[in-house]
Amino acid sequence: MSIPVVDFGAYSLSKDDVTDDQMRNLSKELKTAFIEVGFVFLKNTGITQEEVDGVMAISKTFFLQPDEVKQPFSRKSFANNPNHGWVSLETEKLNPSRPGDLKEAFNYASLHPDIKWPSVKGFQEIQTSFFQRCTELSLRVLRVMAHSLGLNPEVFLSAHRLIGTDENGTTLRSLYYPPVNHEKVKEGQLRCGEHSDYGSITLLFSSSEGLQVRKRSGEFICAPSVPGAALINVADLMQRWTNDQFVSVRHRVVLPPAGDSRTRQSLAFFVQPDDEALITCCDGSNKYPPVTGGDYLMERFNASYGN
Ligand SMILES: O=C(O)CCC(=O)C(=O)O
Ligand SMILES: [Fe+2]
Repeated sequence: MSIPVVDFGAYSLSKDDVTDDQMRNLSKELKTAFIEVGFVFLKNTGITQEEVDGVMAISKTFFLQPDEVKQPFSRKSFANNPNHGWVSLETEKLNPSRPGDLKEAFNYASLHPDIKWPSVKGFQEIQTSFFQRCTELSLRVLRVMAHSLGLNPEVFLSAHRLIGTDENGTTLRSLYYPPVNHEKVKEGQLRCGEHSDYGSITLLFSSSEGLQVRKRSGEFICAPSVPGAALINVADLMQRWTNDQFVSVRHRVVLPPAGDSRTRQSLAFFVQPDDEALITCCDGSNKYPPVTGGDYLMERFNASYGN
């Protein structure tokens, strides 16, 4: 098994629309990828490597500041959106049975006027514009996914109308993995523990290798780094929504080899249904009880942060 690479050029953000034929072809390729692997690389999405580099550069400027400077922007310090803000090193355990992840993150989850922004020049503007680009791409991918299952596109799209507001948990997360000091690493500690994502789909852009994806056999395979491509994966609520047709697969970020002091960066765009959207199996079955996007997300956050 390897992660398929699909050319999304026909429905790139630079195109207004897609023809029926092109939609059929894309649907076929995405369907196979999401049923068999849960992950797919999309080339020619319209989001360029230069855009990705720009967001990574501004994020790195923020991360390289002393912790005291980042502290006022911490996650949980904003009343209107508890997920927005900075997450310090070893705070989060995506696999709760391992020590804290060796990463820092900045969650961009709200544009509420009460949010205080880091003073790094251009930070808010660059993050906002990338958030919007990822939103557009996500809606196109969701449209293709619905088509591939023979569903009306509204089944997914009508549950993602409020992305970018405080009634929807969609988050752009910049991740920074600092150099690893192997003498100080705790037993079992990783850059990011095994987990599956929570929402509908995730778009991922990364600067280098390190991501591993679980095969059905349980073995993890290394995801290559494909410059200019977006890696898309199915998340848990989408698996539930599709009655287990699309698979949400566990993945992790491993430590670099001893002596390799390189940092790593990635940008994850976690697409969530609207808080009030009620998710029921799209084939009409009752394998999973209906759940709202907001309740499901809250349950999962509580598990990851140990409360
Ligand atoms: O940094 C990466 O490549 C993956 C991060 C990830 O899987 C996550 O934050 O959910
Ligand atoms: Fe993930």
